[in-house]
Amino acid sequence: MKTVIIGSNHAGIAAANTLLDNYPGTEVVLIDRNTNLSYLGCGTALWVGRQIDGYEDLFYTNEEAFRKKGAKIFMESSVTSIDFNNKIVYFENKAGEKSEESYDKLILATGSKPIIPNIPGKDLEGLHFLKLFQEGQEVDHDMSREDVKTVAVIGAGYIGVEIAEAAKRRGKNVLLFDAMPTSLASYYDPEFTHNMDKNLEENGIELHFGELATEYKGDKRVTQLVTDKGTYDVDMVINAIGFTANSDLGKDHLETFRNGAYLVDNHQKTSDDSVYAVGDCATIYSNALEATTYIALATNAVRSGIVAGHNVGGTELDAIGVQGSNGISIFGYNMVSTGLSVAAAKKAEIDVDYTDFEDLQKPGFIKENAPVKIRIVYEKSSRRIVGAQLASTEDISANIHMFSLAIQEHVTIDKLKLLDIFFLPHFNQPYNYITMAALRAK
Ligand SMILES: Cc1cc2nc3c(=O)[nH]c(=O)nc-3n(C[C@H](O)[C@H](O)[C@H](O)COP(=O)(O)OP(=O)(O)OC[C@H]3O[C@@H](n4cnc5c(N)ncnc54)[C@H](O)[C@@H]3O)c2cc1C
Ligand SMILES: NC(=O)c1ccc[n+]([C@@H]2O[C@H](COP(=O)([O-])OP(=O)(O)OC[C@H]3O[C@@H](n4cnc5c(N)ncnc54)[C@H](O)[C@@H]3O)[C@@H](O)[C@H]2O)c1
Repeated sequence: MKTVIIGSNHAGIAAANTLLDNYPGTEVVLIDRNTNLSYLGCGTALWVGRQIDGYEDLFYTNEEAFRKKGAKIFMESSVTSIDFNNKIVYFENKAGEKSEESYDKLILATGSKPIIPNIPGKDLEGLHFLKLFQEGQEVDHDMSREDVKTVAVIGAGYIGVEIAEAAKRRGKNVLLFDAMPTSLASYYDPEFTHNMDKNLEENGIELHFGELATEYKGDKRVTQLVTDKGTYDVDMVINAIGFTANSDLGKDHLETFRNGAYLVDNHQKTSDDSVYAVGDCATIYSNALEATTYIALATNAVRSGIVAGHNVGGTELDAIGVQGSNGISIFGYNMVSTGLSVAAAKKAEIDVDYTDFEDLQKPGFIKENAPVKIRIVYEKSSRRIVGAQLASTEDISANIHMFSLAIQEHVTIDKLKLLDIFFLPHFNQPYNYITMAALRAK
């Protein structure tokens, strides 16, 4: 049995390793157009902001590791088309040499691409995206220029907020723009994003929310950003307004979701029995929404790769759905969320209630201590938990895993009220904020 995998980043790597590690004798071919594989994009802001020494450790595997396991791997090779009827993949290397590989099973792991704002001036120099390692290098290089003093970041989602912090750490004037009235609006409710916005402002980032970029101006290189509310002198712009699925190769043959992602079942199989899709190019099932959706995260990419690997290898394995759990840490302020915010539930027409609580992480007699804010969101009719958000300068991140499991397992808010939560002053309070929030639920 021969499996061809197109795309050898997180999702493709997970699928390939699952096949190679568990199904001896299976033939695996990986094809990727990039020069590198396994780059952890989450580290870009850390090295650009000089919070870590460099980018070298942001790769967790390489071509050689796959060759050693017996796979064939073609890097810097772009798949140009697929003959789905005769099961042949056509590709071309950087020298323009054309090749082909037949397959029994095909795994599409072609990921996502940044959404490009379609406004005048988009071909000027000094405009950046932040998806690939190489784009991180370009941003880093541009920020090293003496004449780059002011950086505009468009999109205050995860990439935008993280790179805004990095630019500030590099001593730049930073202007952060978003169409929405707050940062991180797709992940948290305003009661949480306001704290992050305050944190950004206190650390010297100039916020321009509810403002839409309409034009980049400049002669060769960008010098001004025009929005619907003003014109700003800038030396560099980083665009981060979200990702869309990269489904160019199969969109005319396979069924797709509203954003173009390949529609997959719980085995990661597409509408073609021989073709699977994983990671950012595919849909995912949300247990909070109880529906198929699109969530571009490395964590989902890895899990979906494992599921596809086993099903292709011959072991039936059902994906269990996800909650879209995520986290961010900016100038020491930490936020984590899972499932749906109240705003996201409203958008999905799910009738929810929520319960909030705020307290110190540890008892008052502990000096190293800080407030924690929690919101638990639950469906009114069934009382099942559909989301949770936490924020603090303390490390509260591990709490979110429990809420992720609660959503997955349809746990009601009432089940949390008397949940056995340990107490030790070094870590938490006897009246834990999770318990207190649950007890306050209507
Ligand atoms: C700056 C940044 C920070 C991030 N931080 C986090 C984080 O903290 N946590 C988190 O969970 N997620 C994070 N993400 C998101 C995460 O990186 C993506 O969800 C993840 O990369 C998806 O993996 P993938 O393998 O599905 O797709 P991709 O990483 O997009 O990889 C797709 C691969 O397919 C190849 N390819 C595409 N088309 C072709 C073709 N025609 N021929 C050959 N090869 C092709 C590409 O070269 C690429 O290597 C971040 C992303 C960025 C950009
Ligand atoms: N810490 C993490 O887990 C992490 C870090 C980075 C990226 N990621 C993932 O990578 C993907 C891409 O990240 P991203 O930050 O590009 O997307 P995102 O969806 O997090 O944020 C995009 C932001 O751009 C704004 N926006 C959209 N159109 C706009 C416009 N025309 N003008 C101004 N603002 C506009 C949106 O309101 C949103 O706040 C996401 O799925 C994200 O979750 C995750």
